[in-house]
Amino acid sequence: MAEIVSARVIVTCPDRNFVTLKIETADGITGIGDATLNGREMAVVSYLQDHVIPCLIGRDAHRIEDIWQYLYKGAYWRRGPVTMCSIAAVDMALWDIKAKVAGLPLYQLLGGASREGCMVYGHANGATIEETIEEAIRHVEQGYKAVRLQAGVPGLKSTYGVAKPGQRYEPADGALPTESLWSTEKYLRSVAPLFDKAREVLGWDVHLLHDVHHRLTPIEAGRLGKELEPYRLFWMEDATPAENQAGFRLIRQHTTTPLAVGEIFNTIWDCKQLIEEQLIDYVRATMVHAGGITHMRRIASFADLYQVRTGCHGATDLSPVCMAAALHFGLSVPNFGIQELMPHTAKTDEVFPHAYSFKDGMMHPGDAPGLGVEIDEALAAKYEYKRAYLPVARLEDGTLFNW
Ligand SMILES: O=C(O)[C@@H](O)[C@@H](O)[C@H](O)[C@H](O)CO
Ligand SMILES: [Mg+2]
Repeated sequence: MAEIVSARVIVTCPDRNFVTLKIETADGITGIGDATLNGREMAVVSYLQDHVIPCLIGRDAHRIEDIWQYLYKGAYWRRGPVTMCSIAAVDMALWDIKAKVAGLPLYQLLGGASREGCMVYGHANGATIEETIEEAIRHVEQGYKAVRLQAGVPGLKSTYGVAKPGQRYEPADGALPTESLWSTEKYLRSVAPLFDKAREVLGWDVHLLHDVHHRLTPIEAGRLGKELEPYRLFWMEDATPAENQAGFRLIRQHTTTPLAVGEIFNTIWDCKQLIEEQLIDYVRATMVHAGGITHMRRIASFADLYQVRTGCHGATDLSPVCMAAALHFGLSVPNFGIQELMPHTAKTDEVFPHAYSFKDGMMHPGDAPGLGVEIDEALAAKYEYKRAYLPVARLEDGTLFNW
């Protein structure tokens, strides 16, 4: 028995907000879990502090599955991003504790390494095609084997995935949501030229990816997928909002460009039909938003039956704790596809010292016991929470649209 004697939520904002749950056992072993829900952080803080933590005290930290079921079924109101983020944070922290008690890096408890490292993809973005490709060249020079390309759209002031001039890309900004204008027609005219130029300059030995970010209808996505087929993308992501999983049948009928979806999924139910009908090739759900390691193993095992691979979300709004958990998971699952890597800032890495590392386009979680990541609470306390929202998009006629 490893009795849970305390559980605390730590909110910090080194360049951006992160929410971390820290659980401690009677033997003084601590485990941490990421609980960051970009733009709705304080909802998860309250869910954990006011509803979950009172139920954890006195429980056996080793009973990970039982606690998962207790928090999932016991809530009555199942699923949803706030609930599943909270369960995820508890789950990651308990796996961290279990592996520390065993004196092993977590991946050894998940079946051991199935590969030498996790291939990652980086983000190359720019206001123009030329800038984007220059950024992609820099990534290839750093050893990346896979790069996501996102360029500005001629005629639009701003667009998803493209940083403001001279700034790092961080979508959550402002004390109220930034509003941006969107034009599908202008966007659709800009994508194929980007990848045509990219293949001409970068060649074929680098995987190229693109994130549509939920902004097309299924038939528009089918059209874009077909236009991009000559450029052999590794994947086209979030082609259309995925609440209607059957909508992907229409995309599949028109294109062989591989499809990835799922960074906003929070349980297997969000992707069960997509997987069993093989409507997608990669599932993007990840530890912090989809119930933690316990639930992600279920999703990966189910996906493996249908030759669907993992492609975990890894943006900077997922903390180094989530990245560490994703790498232990990615190193061990048989159907690993690729891991997204948006490097955190130096300030963030100082708050979350970690064992994971990047080399030759791959990442490894390291062999420190547990997740191999900690939170420097004294440093974290220096960075006060700062409310920030993800942007909102409107069509040029003012219609509220998908960002
Ligand atoms: O694929 C991605 O990384 C994006 O979709 C994310 O940057 C997403 O926009 C953010 O995580 C939202 O918080
Ligand atoms: Mg995405």
